[in-house]
Amino acid sequence: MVYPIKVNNLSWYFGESKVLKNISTSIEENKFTCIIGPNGSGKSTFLRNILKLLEPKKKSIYVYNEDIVKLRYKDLAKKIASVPQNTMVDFDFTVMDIVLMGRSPHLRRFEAESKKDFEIAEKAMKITNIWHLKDRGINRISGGERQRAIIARALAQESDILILDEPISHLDIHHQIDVLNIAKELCDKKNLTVIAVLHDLNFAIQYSDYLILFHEGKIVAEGLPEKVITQENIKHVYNIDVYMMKNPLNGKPHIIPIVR
Ligand SMILES: Nc1ncnc2c1ncn2[C@@H]1O[C@H](COP(=O)(O)OP(=O)(O)OP(=O)(O)O)[C@@H](O)[C@H]1O
Repeated sequence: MVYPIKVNNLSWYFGESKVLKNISTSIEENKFTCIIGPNGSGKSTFLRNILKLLEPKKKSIYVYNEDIVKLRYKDLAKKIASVPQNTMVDFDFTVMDIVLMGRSPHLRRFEAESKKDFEIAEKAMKITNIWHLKDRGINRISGGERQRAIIARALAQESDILILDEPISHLDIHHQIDVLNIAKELCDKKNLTVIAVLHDLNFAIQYSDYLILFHEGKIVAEGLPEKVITQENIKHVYNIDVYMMKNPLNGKPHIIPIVR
């Protein structure tokens, strides 16, 4: 079976410290996979390996069966688009400029964007509801709007896999749901494979088809949310007690932290 991403015994060291410890997992096509786990458990390091921002060893990560080590950055960018944790941009490009940057893996060096590239950028901005902001400076819009602009840039890349690293951490509840709904819709209707790091466990349960739970550089549980989100796993990984109930709206697990 060809997986969008297959990880095989991946380890990563920062100096002497082993931050990822022999990770193996497969990401399924057209599924919404959430990665959860406490601060410092290795989630971003895992994603940065998949995005080749760090240099994984040979035969440890395969993207559609190709060893990532052999993939050129430009070819990887045609397969995987990412929305990083920090979406601040140093220079005040317009929203349109930013979204068009998503087309760069498809252009030759110094080649200008064509009418088709502008059309793809327009479509991406309409999906993410930011078309009306196209001429505004990227740093002169709200955090939620900027997040949607960066997602539009990722969509303009026309890749099959979308990686979102804590996409909702700075957003209010309305915009959190907005961004997650966009990602879910891309997964369900545009056949994208979505991988998102989320800290909100109830959102992770609600939106994901598959959950991966990290703890101290290892995957300690993965599978359907019902399997991963258990009182024992939460206690083991986050060291908190939770009350578990069934979400009355969808029957999925819902957790309430017990605070004393
Ligand atoms: N550039 C770096 N140099 C040295 N150590 C690093 C570096 N980046 C991360 N680490 C360490 O690696 C470990 C894993 O960090 P990572 O950012 O992958 O965790 P995370 O699960 O994404 O955390 P968070 O939820 O806080 O974003 C942490 O102990 C962190 O301090």
